[in-house]
Amino acid sequence: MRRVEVVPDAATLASTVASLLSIRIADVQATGRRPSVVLTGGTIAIAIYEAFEAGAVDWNNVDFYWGDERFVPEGHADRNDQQARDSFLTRLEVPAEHIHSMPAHGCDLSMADAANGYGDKLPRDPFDVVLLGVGPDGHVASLFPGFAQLHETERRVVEVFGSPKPPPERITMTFSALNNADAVWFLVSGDGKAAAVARALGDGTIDDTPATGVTGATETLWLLDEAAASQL
Ligand SMILES: O=C1O[C@H](COP(=O)(O)O)[C@@H](O)[C@H](O)[C@H]1O
Repeated sequence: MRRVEVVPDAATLASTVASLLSIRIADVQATGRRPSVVLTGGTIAIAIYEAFEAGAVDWNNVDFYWGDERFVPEGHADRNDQQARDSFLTRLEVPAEHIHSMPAHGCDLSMADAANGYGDKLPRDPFDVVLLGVGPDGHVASLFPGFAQLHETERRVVEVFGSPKPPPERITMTFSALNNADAVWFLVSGDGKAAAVARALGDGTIDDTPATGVTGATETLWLLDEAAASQL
């Protein structure tokens, strides 16, 4: 089921998503299972991660994956995993064995092998929640408008060269991995994304607005601030 929730501004969006995700994680933990969450990069994601609170859930008992990664060296400030480490993983002492980072530049693998290796390690069970930012061009993860990766059907994780948004080299889950999810939450803030949001919720196609290609098995939730929702 697709739902759209609109809150007044980016700060409210960050606190709202942090609290919704904590509730979802706690609900899964209450069933005795360790939740799996796919993280995204980007500005609003960092604000959400900074709003996670220490006692809200058992942070020792969550598996974190990434939907995409910038293929730069480990520890580089551009890496999505480094942004998550800096904003919550270190602060909340998430165990290293539950942090499933994508490979980094310098890992001694070709990008294709690095991508395939990550794909092989992904769980077969659906992710509990996939978090996705959306670019002003409608990209999600590192699936960009018009790129061949949008039509990959065999591989779950692929390499990307020549990304229109720097850095140019990236690794990304494909639709087949991103769609293996119970819930997909799009997190979008700012009027620069309003046209992409309107296309994704309107007559956009996978080729012009890749965000249209991801849905959750039970829930597809668009969490927007008023600026991002301004063209709906
Ligand atoms: O490069 C990326 O950009 C998007 C969105 O980032 P934002 O700063 O415009 O919010 C993000 O979803 C993706 O994971 C990331 O690699």
